Amino acid sequence: MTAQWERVEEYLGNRLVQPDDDLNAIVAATVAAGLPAIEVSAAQGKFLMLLARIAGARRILEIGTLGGFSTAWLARALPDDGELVTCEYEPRHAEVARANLAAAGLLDRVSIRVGAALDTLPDLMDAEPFDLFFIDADKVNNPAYLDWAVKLSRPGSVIVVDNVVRGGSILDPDGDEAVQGTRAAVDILGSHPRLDATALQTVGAKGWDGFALALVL
Ligand SMILES: C[S@@+](CC[C@H](N)C(=O)[O-])C[C@H]1O[C@@H](n2cnc3c(N)ncnc32)[C@H](O)[C@@H]1O
Ligand SMILES: [Mg+2]
Repeated sequence: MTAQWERVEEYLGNRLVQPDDDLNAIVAATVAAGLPAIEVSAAQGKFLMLLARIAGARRILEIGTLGGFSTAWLARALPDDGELVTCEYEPRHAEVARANLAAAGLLDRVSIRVGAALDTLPDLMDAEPFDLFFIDADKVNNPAYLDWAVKLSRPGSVIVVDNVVRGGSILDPDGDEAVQGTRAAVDILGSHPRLDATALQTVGAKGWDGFALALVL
């Protein structure tokens, strides 16, 4: 039987997340291309889009593109002259994302940096600061991605780190490298002098997980 939280997500989604052919097509094309179904849910994507709008974000940096689903939600929050940079390690994922974003009419405001994010992020040092960050790649590097986000931010920037609960495995000090990276990131979020942060657990179509949210001081 479907877990009740999945039915609740469907109920809320049906009422709050308008059907959208372009976004549905991104999920379908990502699955069809054989990429893993590890994108945010539609309700979470809309949450990110609203957060970016609330923050008045004009420049967004995403780490972890996959097929471009969260990218598309975030790009839709941008004004016409806004820009989203997204970092993706796998050339094949980047290629699928590029096609998906082009089909959704969003490639004019999105650029995809292909390669390990820790190699491509330094190129952004000379760019204008980013207003919002979405960190959703290899969790082992979450501490380093947080460091980069702070470097590439301004006071008032918003940082979102995805998947910080991991079905509760975040409690395990001997957990796998993704757990270790996420636990270290939570410690940084709680102690960094330039960050004020919290985290929320989520349940739904993607199981039990959570977002961390930080404001750069
Ligand atoms: C969870 S998926 C991203 C999902 C996407 N943000 C969404 O919700 O639609 C994580 C992505 O990070 C990419 N990735 C893994 N290691 C990376 C690295 N070192 N640098 C950049 N991207 C990486 C993976 O190839 C994968 O496409
Ligand atoms: Mg995620």
